[in-house]
Formats: sequence, structure tokens, C-alpha cells
Amino acid sequence: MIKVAVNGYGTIGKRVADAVSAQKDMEIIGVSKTRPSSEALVANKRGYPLYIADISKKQAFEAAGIKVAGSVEEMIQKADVVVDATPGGVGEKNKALYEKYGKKAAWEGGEKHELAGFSFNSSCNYKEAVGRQFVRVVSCNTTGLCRIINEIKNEFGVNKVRATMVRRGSDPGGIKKGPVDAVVLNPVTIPSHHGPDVLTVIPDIDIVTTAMIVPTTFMHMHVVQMDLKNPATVERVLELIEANPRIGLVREGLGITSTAEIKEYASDLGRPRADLWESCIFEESVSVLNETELYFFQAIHQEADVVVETVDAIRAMAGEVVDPAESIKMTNEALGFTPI
Ligand SMILES: NC(=O)C1=CN([C@@H]2O[C@H](COP(=O)(O)OP(=O)(O)OC[C@H]3O[C@@H](n4cnc5c(N)ncnc54)[C@H](OP(=O)(O)O)[C@@H]3O)[C@@H](O)[C@H]2O)C=CC1
Ligand SMILES: O=C(OP(=O)(O)O)[C@H](O)COP(=O)(O)O
Repeated sequence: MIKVAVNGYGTIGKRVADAVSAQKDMEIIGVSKTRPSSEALVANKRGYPLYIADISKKQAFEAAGIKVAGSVEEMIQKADVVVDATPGGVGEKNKALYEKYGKKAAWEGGEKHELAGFSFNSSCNYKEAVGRQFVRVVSCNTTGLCRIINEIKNEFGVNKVRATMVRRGSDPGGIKKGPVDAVVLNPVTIPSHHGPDVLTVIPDIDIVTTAMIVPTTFMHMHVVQMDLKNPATVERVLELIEANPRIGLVREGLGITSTAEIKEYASDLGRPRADLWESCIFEESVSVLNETELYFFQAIHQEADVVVETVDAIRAMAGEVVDPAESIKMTNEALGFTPI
């Protein structure tokens, strides 16, 4: 069993903890928080030993009825692999601790590529992550781009990618972020970080991305255009999407034309937390013009798509499963996940 610690039990960390504990070859040995909260209480209820960043706060946790197993430093020592899901920029400060105890660590997309020296996506570069000490799972939007670009590139070849990300302003549980009433160019400069980030995973493509933030919480929406090296048909593109274990088709005829309706669908399907681990490509939007110009919309559930990638990253670093398809299958099956 791979012993996994989740340092930072928030939006991503709590989902990673649940996904890891569902795997046959992994177990959660601890999760961490900085302050007492309902999430910390739920960690107790789920049976995850709860460690805290500043042990002097133990009394405050206990006063809130939350059991504390020890300090984050103690947790790290018990783990084979640490998933660092602390807020972007905080994870960087934890590297010294992982190095001190010689532990493997996976950071999330809020950290820079250089921190780990390797950026990960299961479908694109799993094999290169096998046995590594440090990896960074790319951000939710970058993950969504990598999945489909890789699939299309392998089949038709890709000359260039142009994509615009319409990003959610805050996660549903957030109360501090906006905007409330604006379309914010984020960044106002071009390109956004997503294109350069894709290049850390798929190094040899021409990609330019632009991004903005809008007042919504459910999901991001991508408008993607790719110029292909070889002619494609809509039928073949749809076949590739249907065969991909991490990409789902929002099917024609279901009446779904928004992120709100996809989330409602996931909720009705009984998915935990209404999570969409897959990229959601709108079938009706898939268009091929002039034989080599591919267009589509895809929605990305920011809280969920990186979770399954993180589980694969743990398995790759642990080193026993070297085949990406096998890991993806193991991860998906343990979660009872087949794309919509
Ligand atoms: N949310 C999203 O849409 C996505 C986020 N990411 C990336 O995932 C990472 C985590 O983001 P997210 O889950 O949203 O962040 P959250 O703020 O939701 O969760 C972060 C957690 O880390 C804990 N934490 C903070 N500081 C420390 C510390 N020093 N030691 C231990 N735990 C700490 C916080 O605990 P407490 O509350 O007790 O302070 C909190 O539970 C970031 O890199 C982000 O960029 C990637 C894809 C999507
Ligand atoms: O990784 C994400 O977005 P990104 O791919 O646009 O960087 C997540 O939605 C986190 O974004 P946030 O930094 O606004 O919390």
C-alpha cells in the first residue's frame, strides 16, 4: 500500500483524500489544516488522522471538538508520498520539509513548474514521472487542454492551438473572491499562463491562450480552435473523445448548453460532490471546417479534473505501475467513474 499524506485539506485536498482512500493500492495516513473548521471536522468523521501546521493551536481544534493527531512534520515522516494541496505559493515553502525527510511530493498547479522540475498529465507523460521524487500536476484548465490536445495530436497532428478560457470567479464555497459584476481580463496581457503551461507537458506545439474571469462558480468554459496537420472528420473526433477515459461528451439532445446544467446532471447522476473528473466537450460544438480546422467548446470542473490526475501522479511516483493506461483504469474503476 502506498502511504499518502495530503498536506492542505481544502477544495482539492479533500477530494484527493477521498479519491486516494478509494484506491486498492493506496491509503491515507493523514491530512492537514491550519485552523479549526467544518472541513477539519469532516476529516475526523471520515477517519483521516488530522495533523496541524502549528501544533500550538491544538487546543483551539480540541475546543471545537476536532481531534488532532499531531504536527504536519510528524505526518510527513509517516508518508511515502505527500500531496501538497496548500494554496498556490504556500507549497513552495514546504519543499524543504519533503527534502529533509527524503519524501516524494506532488504539488498542484498553483505552484510553478520549476518547483518540481516536472509537470504532469496522466495521458501525456505518465511514464516520465515513474519513480520521480517531485512532480507538479498542472492546473485545472491546463489539464483540460492537455487531455484533448494530446488525443488530437496523436491522431491528426496539430499545427497550432488557439484557446480562450472563460474562468469561474470563485469556487462555490468561496466567499472572498469575485468578480460580482464584471468580465475581468485575467490576464489583460496575451498569452495567459495556460499556453506556456501546456508546453511544460507537451513541449512541441504552437499554442496561444487568452483568459478572463466571470461571475460564476460552477466550471470554466474553453473555446478551442486547432489547426490540424491532416484532415479530420467530426465523426472521427467524436470517436476519439468517446474512447478517452478522461474526456466526456455532453451529448446532443440532452438539452445541456451551460455549465449549470452539466453540474445539475452530475448531481442527478449521484456523483460525489457533483464532481466532473472528466473534461466535458459539447458534442454539438465539435466542428471541422476546411478539413483541418477543428473547433469545440469544453467545460472544465476546476475542483475535480486534477483529482484523478493527482492519484495517477502518486502511483507513477511510487513506481510500481509503469503503464499509464493501467493507472488511469485503476483510478477510474476505484471511483466508479466512466465519463458522461
Ligand atoms: N480550487 C481550484 O479550482 C483548483 C486549485 N488548484 C490548485 O490546488 C492547490 C490548492 O488549491 P485549493 O484546494 O483551491 O485551496 P484551498 O484554499 O481550498 O485549500 C488549501 C488548504 O491548505 C491548507 N493550508 C494552508 N496553509 C497550510 C500550511 N502551511 N500547511 C498545511 N495546510 C495548509 C488550508 O487549511 P486551512 O483552511 O485550515 O487554512 C486549506 O485547507 C493550489 O495550488 C491551487 O492553485 C488546481 C486546480 C483547481
Ligand atoms: O487552476 C485553476 O485555474 P487556472 O488553470 O486558470 O490557473 C483553478 O481554477 C484555480 O484557480 P484560482 O487561482 O482562481 O483559484
